[in-house]
Amino acid sequence: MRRYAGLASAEELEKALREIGAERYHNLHPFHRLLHGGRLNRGQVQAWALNRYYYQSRIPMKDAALLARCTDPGLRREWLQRILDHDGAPGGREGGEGGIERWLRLCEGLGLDPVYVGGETGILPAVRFAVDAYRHFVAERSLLEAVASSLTELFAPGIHAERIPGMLAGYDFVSESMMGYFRIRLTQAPRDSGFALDYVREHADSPESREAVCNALIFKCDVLWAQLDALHHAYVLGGGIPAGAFVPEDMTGRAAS
Ligand SMILES: O=C(O)c1cc(C(=O)O)c2c(n1)C(=O)C(=O)c1cc(C(=O)O)[nH]c1-2
Repeated sequence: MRRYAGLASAEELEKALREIGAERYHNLHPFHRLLHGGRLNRGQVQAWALNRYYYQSRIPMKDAALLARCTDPGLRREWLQRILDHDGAPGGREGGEGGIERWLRLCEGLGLDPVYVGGETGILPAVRFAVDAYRHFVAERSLLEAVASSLTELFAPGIHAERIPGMLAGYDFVSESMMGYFRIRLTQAPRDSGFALDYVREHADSPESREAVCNALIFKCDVLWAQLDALHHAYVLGGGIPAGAFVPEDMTGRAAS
């Protein structure tokens, strides 16, 4: 059944998008329930931060892919801010530091070597494939679908607001300064998702294009969910750690055989 075929207005589209988030966003994933509930060990939290680095590192690349195909200077100007948020502004503008540096600070605080994290060698294969699929989607689909695929950010402030107190209360190896990345996203994400939501409400002007917007959001929820499936399988359920992927100190001997 094509559940989102026949959406008749921007209001119906927005309602459908919020329904998709309520059913499919990765706050519902069992790995996140464990992470935010303080029920992982340090090695498992390290594995999450390390793998999530790959997502962080590819976000500005997918945003650059979107910018590169954009003919509207207004949309380019708005979207450029996303790249500065992650890479840091040139010449120390707006504080200079970007999200990628902040993420590496989180990794370092967890006891990981930032050079190892940035080298990307320890990433799970399925995380790599899921994140790369996002970048290709943005580069290849319509501009409307590319913008729509960022709409998971509508639901990100909720997860960050849960993660900050959850991790601070649940882990004695997590400190306030390591949560800097998420605190800043609490204001950046609503700005970005507000713009993207207005954009799709205005530009998806037929039932077919509204359905394409919904499918782009479903695809993106799958990208996020698949990353956590891979982490859960390798580091929680004992499914085996693929050769070459990060092995936490307390899990040596658990590599896939
Ligand atoms: O921690 C999270 O759960 C989470 C989720 C998402 C998301 O929903 O895609 C993003 C972020 N964080 C994030 O920090 C971020 O910068 C970001 C950019 C984007 C995007 O698709 O352009 N999503 C997200």
